[in-house]
Amino acid sequence: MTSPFLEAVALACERDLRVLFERLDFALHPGQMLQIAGPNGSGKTSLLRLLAGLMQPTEGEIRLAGRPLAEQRGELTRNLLWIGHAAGIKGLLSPEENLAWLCALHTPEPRTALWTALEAVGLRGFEDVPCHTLSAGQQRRVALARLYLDAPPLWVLDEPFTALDKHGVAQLEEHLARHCESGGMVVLTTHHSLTRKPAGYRELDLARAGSLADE
Ligand SMILES: Nc1ncnc2c1ncn2[C@@H]1O[C@H](COP(=O)(O)OP(=O)(O)OP(=O)(O)O)[C@@H](O)[C@H]1O
Repeated sequence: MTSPFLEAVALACERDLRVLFERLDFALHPGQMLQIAGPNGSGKTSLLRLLAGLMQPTEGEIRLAGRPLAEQRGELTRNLLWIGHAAGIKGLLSPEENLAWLCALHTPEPRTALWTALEAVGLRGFEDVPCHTLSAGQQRRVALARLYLDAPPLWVLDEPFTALDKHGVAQLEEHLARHCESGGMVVLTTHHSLTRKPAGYRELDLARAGSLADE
């Protein structure tokens, strides 16, 4: 097997002097989806924040294409799309303005592409209203519209299904699976049980954390 795109080696995370997990190993290759499972407070969000370079591990290392993440901030920004559990939407801006702003961190997109992405998440007709007038599920959809643009290969998503209706959940599951099936990668947390899983799906339960490196 080729070297993993993303790799966690002997990872440990401590917060407020409490060890959330330790000696955690896993590897992620193109085409794979990794669902981080575990009870509330077990460290799922903390692990995603480590992978996104937003926190440093207490011990161990995260590697991107075989090199320490800490040495490759630029590569990380180019390759990773992070959507946190809060939708991260600015209420005074419209869906189009929010999306344009979020995309500017990676690749600025033309207006037509923004509108196509908003249509893909069911926001046709809402493109230019202030986001504070949208429902929680609609605001979540604004954030998720980034996944319908020219997105980087690795998606790190914290509770992406929050506030979505049944149809929204099914559509997002399909989109994530297809991203993996076309060579992308997804690491996500969700308390919901996925019904559409790509062939490269694996689960890492932090309540039973251990090794999920290449066997
Ligand atoms: N900013 C912070 N400062 C200190 N401790 C924190 C902070 N954020 C989270 N923690 C602690 O870290 C532990 C793990 O939190 P985390 O959010 O990673 O868990 P989680 O598994 O994602 O939980 P949930 O399923 O409830 O979303 C919790 O006990 C929490 O109190």
